[in-house]
Order: sequence, then C-alpha cells, then structure tokens
Amino acid sequence: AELRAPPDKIAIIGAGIGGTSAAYYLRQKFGKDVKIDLFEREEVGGRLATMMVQGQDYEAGGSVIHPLNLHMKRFVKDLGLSSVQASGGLLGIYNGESLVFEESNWFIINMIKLVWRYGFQSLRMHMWVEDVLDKFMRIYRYQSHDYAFSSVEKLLHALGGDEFLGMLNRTLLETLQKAGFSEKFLNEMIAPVMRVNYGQSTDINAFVGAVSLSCSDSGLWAVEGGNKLVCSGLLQASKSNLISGSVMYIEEKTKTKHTGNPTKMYEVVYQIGTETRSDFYDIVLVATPLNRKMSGITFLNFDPPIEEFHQYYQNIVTTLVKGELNTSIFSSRPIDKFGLSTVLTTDNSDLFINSIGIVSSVREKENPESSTDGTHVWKMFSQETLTKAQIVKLFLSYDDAVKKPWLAYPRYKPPEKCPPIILHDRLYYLNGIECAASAMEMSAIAAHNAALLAYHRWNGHTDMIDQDGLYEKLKTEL
Ligand SMILES: Cc1cc2nc3c(=O)[nH]c(=O)nc-3n(C[C@H](O)[C@H](O)[C@H](O)COP(=O)(O)OP(=O)(O)OC[C@H]3O[C@@H](n4cnc5c(N)ncnc54)[C@H](O)[C@@H]3O)c2cc1C
Ligand SMILES: CC(C)=CCC/C(C)=C/CC/C(C)=C/CSC[C@H](N)C(=O)O
Repeated sequence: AELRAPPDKIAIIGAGIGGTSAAYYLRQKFGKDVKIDLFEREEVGGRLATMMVQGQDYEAGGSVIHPLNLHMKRFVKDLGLSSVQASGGLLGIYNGESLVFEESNWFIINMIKLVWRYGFQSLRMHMWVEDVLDKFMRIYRYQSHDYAFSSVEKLLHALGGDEFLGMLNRTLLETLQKAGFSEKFLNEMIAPVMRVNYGQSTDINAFVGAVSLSCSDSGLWAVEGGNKLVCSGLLQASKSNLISGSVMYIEEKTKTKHTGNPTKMYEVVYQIGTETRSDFYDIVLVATPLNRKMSGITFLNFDPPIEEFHQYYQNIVTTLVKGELNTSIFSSRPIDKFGLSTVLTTDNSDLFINSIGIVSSVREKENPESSTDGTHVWKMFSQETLTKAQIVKLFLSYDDAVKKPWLAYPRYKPPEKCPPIILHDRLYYLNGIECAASAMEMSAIAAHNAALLAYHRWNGHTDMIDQDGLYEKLKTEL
C-alpha cells in the first residue's frame, strides 16, 4: 500500500512501560526521521520502581513477569538485559486464626495436601487459566502481522470471542461458582491470590481474575537490576527525547507547517518547574491513566468534549521491612520450624496486611532461606499505611522500614466499560486496557496496538484495523 510522508512530531505522555514501549514501536513503524517527545513528570518507569533498604534496591511496584509475557521477554533480549527467577520459597494461607494451607518442599506432598483438602479443584483451576492464556497468546500473532484494534473490546473479542467479552461483565466469583468450584476453595485459594495481586476480592472481573491466577504458574521472572531498566532501555533504543515536565492541556489547533500548508495539530501545554511551555504535534499518545489524581490532563475545546474517565484506582501501600518476623502470629510452631517465605491472607482474616513475603534485592537474587541471623527483607501489601505499632506487632525486631503508597490498578467492578483508544482523530489513549487487566504486559500490548493503529490510520490502511476472522486467517501462516 502507498505510504504518506511520515509525521514530523509525535508526543507521548508518560514514561512508564506503556509510554516507553509505545516510543519503541512508533520508531519501528514510522522510521528514523520522526521526532518523538516523551513527557514524564516524575520518574521514568512510573509504576515500575524500586525502594532502597540498607543500601539494596527492591521492587516496590510491578515486580513479577509471566514466562509467556512475550513483549517483556523480547524487550529484555533486545535491550541486552538479564532476567532472574522472581519467586521462591514456601507459601502459606492465613485465615485470621491459623494457616489453612502450608506448602511443602515436596511436590508430591503438595499434591496430596491439595487433593485432600480441595479434591481436583486446583488442577481444574490451572486448566481454566491455561485455556484463557492460550487464547490470550493470539495477540502476539496478530501484532506480529501488524493488525491493530480500535477498542479494547474489539481486541479482546479477536482473542477469545464473546467468551472473553463476557469475562469483563462477570465477577470471578460468579464465573468460578458457575464452573462448580467450592466456597472453601474460593475463599482459601482464590481470594488470597486476588488480595496479593490486586488488593481486591473475587468480585473483580473474571478476565483480570484469570490474569491474576496466572501468577501461580511456575517460571515467573524479573529483570536483573530492576524492571524499570526496561523503560530506560526502551527510551534510549527509541531515540526519543525525554521532557521532564508535567502535561497540563492538550488542544487541537490549525498550524501552518514549513511546507506552507495549514495543518491540524495538537498543542501540548506543559510545565517544567514554574515555567509553562508548549509545542505542536501531529500525533499524541496518552500513556497514563486519565483521571485527575493520576494525570491532571485537560483536553481543551474538543467537540465533542473529551472527558475525564471516572475510573477509581485502588490505594495500595508497599512496605519493606528488614527484620525478624514474629511467626507466632501465624503459627504455633517454633520460629526455626516456620519455614514459610510468603503468607497470603483470606478476605475474613481481619489482618491489616493483604500479604507478606520475603523478597530478594534486584541485584543479588539469593535464596530466601540463606539468612544467618533470622532477618530477611519482607514485602507487605496493605490498603492503609502501616503504623509503627502494626510493624512492631509483625516483627520481633527490625532495622529498617520503608513505605510507598500507590494508586495501583483500577478498582474492578464488573460490568466494565473500557474507555476508548481513539480519543480524537490522531489522539490515542493506552491505559483503557487496564479496565480489562493491569499488568506490565498489558501496557506493552496496548502500546504496540496504539503504535500500529496510529500508523495505519495515518496511512489510511483501514484493512489492517478491526479485521474479522483473524485467527482463522493467520492459522496457516508461519
Ligand atoms: C504495587 C504494584 C504491584 C504490581 N505488580 C505487578 C506485577 O508483579 N506484575 C505486573 O505485570 N504488573 C504489576 N503491577 C501493575 C504494573 O505495574 C502496571 O500495570 C504498569 O506498570 C503500568 O504501566 P503504564 O506505563 O501503563 O503506567 P504508569 O507506570 O503509571 O506510567 C504512567 C506515567 O505517566 C506519568 N504521568 C502521569 N501524568 C502525567 C502528566 N500530566 N505529564 C507527564 N507525565 C505524566 C506518571 O508519572 C507515570 O510515570 C503492579 C502495580 C503496582 C502499583
Ligand atoms: C498479562 C498476563 C497474561 C499475565 C500477567 C501475569 C502477571 C504477572 C500479573 C501481575 C499481577 C499483579 C498486578 C501483581 C501484583 S503483586 C505481584 C507479586 N506477588 C509481588 O509480591 O509483588
């Protein structure tokens, strides 16, 4: 197909994994001559960030990556980074009174324990997640053939048809109840996973529920040195220009270009310190959640108006403590026989944390058991900031405690209606995908899709957008 001259300038707002991967894919599609400005008002990495405890960095936000997250895998390879195994050690589930499940070092013992308590539900749950993941993987084939989607719903429909769309409209609880899972299994096995991953209950939509459950698969990994290195690497590889400023307004205006032609462009008004500046762009990608608390961007004089999306984001606090855990809270066993490195909690546990687990620094991924003095660095997720009294209750002794509050991920409340990807002619929004599920890979998928969509719409390639029957069409192609 014929190509129009590439755009002169593209703006991306937000330098998290979404914005930086968008820069990477836009560069691939539009070539070396387009100028790409990437606006970031805080740190490159966004919700991928580290916190320091006694001179070592630990993941504070997005920390684990699934082995089948192929974009993240590709980035690490292309950028010459290394991956490390992300999880290890034994897991327990605490219901406020006792540990209702404790993992063993022996695979066979775990199987027997699981079958004894829950029958074959654990196996059936893995099969359900695998089926969702199988369909989800179709996105990589579509994107490798350059196909794009104009809405999150159309993208999901192309992956798993009405069944995938239905998952956005139903809670995980309803879905698994209908599939015959028992209350006991849902309360003791499923709810704790939702609490650690999304700080919410099984009332979240079934799609994000499946994404969350995929974290129980083996082979989770992280980036050596910190996941945020992917963002700085993509920024550099895309040869984009980082502008450390906060975008305040976006407005469409007619500008006379160097060619002498009046052209519709977007004026991006931003603040660096106390100074206000602005610049004009052919295409703009917004790669941050569009609500006042999280981005504060106003769209001026659009007809019809582009409104703020009223998606609530869940408050989650990450707390890292170096200390000796007071294991008697969870178990009557002597401290040296405790043996668990992660404790998840049930919804009725009445504890002030959602989860607690030993973590390794982003540099030395040592075995969690290898402490000589009984102290480890523990990561806790909680809804509220932990008080000193709460930390003292959890630890026999501790040296250091650091905290980071997040507006972490959407508060899921099916039925979900996802915000549009196309906000205006050449103005795109990536983070609507979080209404289906928030994860690093989801932002990378949204970024690749938006880059392809922007490219095809710029060149008038309508045959590459929202194609029906893609799965059948591409099945036979290598
Ligand atoms: C505690 C926690 C744990 C998580 N764990 C995992 C995990 O283990 N695995 C996983 O896959 N995912 C995890 N996630 C989710 C994952 O981190 C996010 O889905 C992903 O990082 C979102 O990336 P993003 O680029 O879309 O958004 P963000 O990372 O939020 O990036 C948006 C960027 O835009 C910037 N910005 C906002 N407004 C403006 C403005 N007006 N002007 C300029 N810049 C602006 C922000 O400062 C920010 O840097 C976790 C999230 C949290 C909070
Ligand atoms: C997108 C697909 C198919 C899979 C992604 C699975 C995944 C890694 C989801 C992450 C979910 C999430 C928000 C986890 C937060 S907590 C993670 C971890 N348990 C921790 O302790 O930090």
